[in-house]
Amino acid sequence: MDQPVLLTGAGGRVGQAILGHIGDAYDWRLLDREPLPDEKIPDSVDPTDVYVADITDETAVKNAMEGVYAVIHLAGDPRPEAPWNSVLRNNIDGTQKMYEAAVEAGVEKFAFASSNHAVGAYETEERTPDMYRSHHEFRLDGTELPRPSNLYGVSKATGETLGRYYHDHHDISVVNVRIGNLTQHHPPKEYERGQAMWLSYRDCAHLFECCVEADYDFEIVYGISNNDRKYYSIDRARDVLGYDPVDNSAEYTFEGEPLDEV
Ligand SMILES: NC(=O)C1=CN([C@@H]2O[C@H](COP(=O)(O)OP(=O)(O)OC[C@H]3O[C@@H](n4cnc5c(N)ncnc54)[C@H](O)[C@@H]3O)[C@@H](O)[C@H]2O)C=CC1
Ligand SMILES: O=C1O[C@H](COP(=O)(O)O)[C@@H](O)[C@H](O)[C@H]1O
Repeated sequence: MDQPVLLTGAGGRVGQAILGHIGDAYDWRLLDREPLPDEKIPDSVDPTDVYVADITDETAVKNAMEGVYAVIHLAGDPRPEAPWNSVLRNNIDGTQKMYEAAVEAGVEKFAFASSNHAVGAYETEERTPDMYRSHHEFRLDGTELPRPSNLYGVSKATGETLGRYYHDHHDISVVNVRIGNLTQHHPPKEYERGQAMWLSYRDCAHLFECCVEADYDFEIVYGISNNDRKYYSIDRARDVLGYDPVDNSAEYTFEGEPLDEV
């Protein structure tokens, strides 16, 4: 594809996981409110395609969106304990401004970084910790209603609903990726929940590449690796997006050592 892909929150963990693996795959346009040091920018990206801007700045977002084919929208406050004023501004208002600019610019696809915390309240006292274990059959598959864990989760569920609105009224293709727990090199250590929703860096990059390449209308998918322990189904991501993850937290000890090296 000739048109750029806009990546917001490019300097963060998810952004760097993506750029670290598929940094040469697209004509990237990168946006972050923090200046990006050189080591965070792939060599192929021209400095004029790097925008230091806040996603709540309508003019800046409009400029960055010009001629863009697809958006991977990661920028926001990622803290589960984030206060309302921050998620309202960064996650809800910022996402609405991103969508408004995207439809005005005629963007075709919009991938939104949603979260496990949009549905964290399904992890009830009765179900946990059993549901985090590989023998357990409980699965969320994206058809369930949101049940947020916290106000951050409320902001992510709201971002998903903004996508529903902009898809239905402006025909932009939307995929909400409920990301699990992204860690580099090994799954979260000594943390059953985290190991059940581990997303490795390379699977993360592959999943968002699928979001740029696949054809879809409106989707909610889970973003986890192919873990034996799981309470999220990745069937929808496989079927609609062609997601084919390679990592599995079962290939590591509970303490995070690769089993083939123990
Ligand atoms: N890391 C994880 O395991 C998970 C992440 N997510 C979501 O993925 C997205 C990225 O998360 P991380 O990379 O972990 O966070 P991060 O904090 O490492 O990166 C976020 C980036 O967005 C930028 N940013 C924040 N607010 C902004 C604004 N108003 N305007 C412009 N830039 C802004 C920050 O400067 C930062 O570089 C977030 O939306 C988060 O909610 C969801 C589930 C799990
Ligand atoms: O949405 C997010 O989820 C992950 C995992 O949540 P946790 O409660 O198990 O830590 C979190 O690490 C990340 O910061 C957040 O954005």
